[in-house]
Order: sequence, then C-alpha cells, then structure tokens
Amino acid sequence: MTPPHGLFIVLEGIDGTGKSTQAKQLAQWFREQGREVIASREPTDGPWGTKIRATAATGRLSPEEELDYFLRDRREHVEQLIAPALAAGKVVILDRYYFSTMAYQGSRGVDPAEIRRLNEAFAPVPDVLFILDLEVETALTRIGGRGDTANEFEKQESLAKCREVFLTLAGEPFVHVIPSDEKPEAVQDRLRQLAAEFL
Ligand SMILES: Nc1ncnc2c1ncn2[C@@H]1O[C@H](COP(=O)(O)OP(=O)(O)O)[C@@H](O)[C@H]1O
Ligand SMILES: Cc1cn([C@H]2C[C@H](O)[C@@H](COP(=O)(O)OP(=O)(O)O)O2)c(=O)[nH]c1=O
Repeated sequence: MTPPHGLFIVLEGIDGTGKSTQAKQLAQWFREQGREVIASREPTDGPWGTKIRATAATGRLSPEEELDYFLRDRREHVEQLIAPALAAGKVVILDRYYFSTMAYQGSRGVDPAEIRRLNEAFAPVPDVLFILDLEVETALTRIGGRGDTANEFEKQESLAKCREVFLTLAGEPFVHVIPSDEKPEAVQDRLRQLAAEFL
C-alpha cells in the first residue's frame, strides 16, 4: 500500500542507535516549518503493544505468537492513527515500524521477506526510511549493557542479526542508512537535509 497524502517518515535501527532522540527533534523541526506532526512509536501504548511490553517481565512469547501480536498492534496503529493522519496531510514520524518486525522476529527465525509481505498487505510503505546504523557494541554501551554477562552476550548476538536485516534494505530508493556514531546534532542535521527535500 502507498500513503494517500501527507509525509510518512520512519526511523529504524537496533536499540540505542538514537531513534527516539532523533524522532523528537525531527518532529520539532517539522512543526517549526509549519507542518502538523503526529509522532508515534511501536510497540504502541494500545492493548496489543501493552501486552507485548509486559512480556519483557513475564517471559517472551514464541516467535509466531510474538509476530501475531506485533501485526495486531500495527493493524490498529495504521487504522486508528497512521492512515487518518496521512489522509489529513499530516507528517507522521514513527519510532519503529514493520522493518523492526523483519529484523527482530527475523532474528528469531521467521523469514524477513514473508514478514514484509504480511505487513505490506495492510501497512502503508513510508516515503522515507531512516536506518540509524551503529556498531552493536557502541549501541549496547549507550543503553548500559556491555555484553559481559551470558544474557548480554546473547543480546549482542541477536542485535547483530537484527542489524544485518536492517542493512539488507539499503539500496531501496526510499531508504537512507545514517551512520549514527556522530554527535546527535550532526545526525539530526543529516536527517533534516534529507527530509527538507519533501517540504
Ligand atoms: N549521537 C549520539 N551519541 C551519543 N549518545 C547518544 C546519541 N544519540 C542518543 N544517545 C544516547 O543514547 C541512549 C539511547 O538513545 P535513544 O534515542 O533512546 O535510542 P533508541 O531510541 O534508538 O533506543 C540515550 O541515553 C541517548 O541520550
Ligand atoms: C516494532 C517492533 C519492536 N520490536 C522490539 C524492539 C525492541 O527491543 C522492543 C521494544 O521497542 P522499544 O520501545 O523501541 O524499546 P525501548 O523502549 O527499550 O527502547 O520491541 C520487535 O521485536 N518487533 C517489532 O515489530
């Protein structure tokens, strides 16, 4: 599906790459340019997103169940927020979307191409996808896990797989891979430069 109006921007990348920091600043910049902005994230704060977040404490779902929950969460997000905002000509900025499902549920063994197909049957493809890219070790240092316990080592391995899936998207016309090891201001400048083409 393609979005009817508006401008649809998605930020992706492994944990700790600076997505939420950059999304906030980008939303502020668009508002300064006089655009109406809807900034949101996935998993959402809706019923399915809340269930997904709760599994961080209660124990992880099977890969298939997890995929199903993310799809349900996204379907609601598209119907209730994303599609109406785009139809009204707004700028929609998302911190994570279905490319995270390709990467994270892909890293648990589900085929990323199949995940993409399931999503694109109902979820609009963004106008711009920024993939914030960083070495796993640097990203983990930023969020406080240095990979020196068994659990953190496992996390490091699975994030490396996620990063690989994100990077398979490089080269598609709407995708920009943004090296995110620079200062936040420098990363933001790059995003604004690219986003300005859509004003
Ligand atoms: N360019 C950067 N350089 C150094 N630290 C950063 C940078 N961008 C964000 N951070 C810090 O790294 C941590 C993770 O950033 P955050 O925006 O929450 O990432 P994400 O949403 O991708 O998980 C935060 O403590 C944030 O202040
Ligand atoms: C959107 C999405 C997120 N995720 C994962 C990535 C993150 O590890 C986790 C929560 O996302 P997020 O809220 O970005 O994490 P945090 O608040 O800790 O920065 O959900 C998936 O596994 N599949 C998906 O489709």
